[in-house]
Amino acid sequence: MAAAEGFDYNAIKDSANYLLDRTKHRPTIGIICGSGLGSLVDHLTERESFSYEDIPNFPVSTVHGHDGRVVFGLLNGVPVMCMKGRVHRYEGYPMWKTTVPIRVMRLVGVSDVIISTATGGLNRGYKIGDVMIIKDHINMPGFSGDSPLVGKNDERFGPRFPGMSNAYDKQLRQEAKNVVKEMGIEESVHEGVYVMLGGPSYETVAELRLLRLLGADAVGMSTVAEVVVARHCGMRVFAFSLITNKCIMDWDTDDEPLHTEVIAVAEQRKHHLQELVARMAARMVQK
Ligand SMILES: O=P(O)(O)O[C@@H]1C[C@H](O)[C@@H](CO)O1
Ligand code: HPA
Repeated sequence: MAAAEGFDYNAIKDSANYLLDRTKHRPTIGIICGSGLGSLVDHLTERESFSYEDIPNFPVSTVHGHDGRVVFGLLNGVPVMCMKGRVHRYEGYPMWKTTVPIRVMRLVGVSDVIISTATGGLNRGYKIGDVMIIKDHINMPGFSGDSPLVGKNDERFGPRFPGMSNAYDKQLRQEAKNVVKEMGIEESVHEGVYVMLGGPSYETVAELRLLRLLGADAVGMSTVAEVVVARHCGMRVFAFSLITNKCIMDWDTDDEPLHTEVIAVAEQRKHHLQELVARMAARMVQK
């Protein structure tokens, strides 16, 4: 599967078959664990785990906080397929390749995805440790043609020109707000717009000011391409981001965001996030 050719249906099918031949689970819910959020899989029962390196045609994660394992199991009794770690554009993968796991999920039988990610908070009302339910995105790499859907389209996955105006399922966002209320954490949960940049450098002050003017509430380096591909192949999407650091909006500071801080905040908030995911999975499986 050479990068220049983009994805190939049969190669994705081979990856899916490798997993289907080795797991007894048949999940309809897929979960992508963002930076530092992979410990969710420790809560799965009847766990079956596969290294990305062993799965044919699968991209391998190289970032700290992204282990690189597909883990099947039961989350409070609900069958799920988890990506413990994702791959990013900045690791050197073409955009289509960063989304191979979503297409593999589709051919495994997943119809709904839960996507989590770590982000910097642009919205002045957000605090470190808050959660943002993603209601929309700005696909900054897409503006310059760097979309995971560039290249030949395969109708077996979806149409040439998929709509994105309802990318983040309204009903699931409402369910998430109900769940957050039940959990008693409304004060630290918001709904907002995620903007994707390519990274891996964090943003300059001028860039962050621009992003805020554009209407973004949180900034990250992933998620959007996964959502585009998930919607292209007809999956329902629920996505949220953890605000792991504040964006630095003035020039008179020596502060810098740090990936170690991103991981540390994710670690502190993991129990709430895991509970949010488990409760959402239980509701999603009922349709
Ligand atoms: O994979 P996610 O989006 O959760 O990780 C974010 C973006 C970069 O990979 C990293 C920067 O600290 O965190
Ligand atoms: N910028 C971009 N990506 C990020 C950030 C950030 O501040 N924090 C976590 N991922």
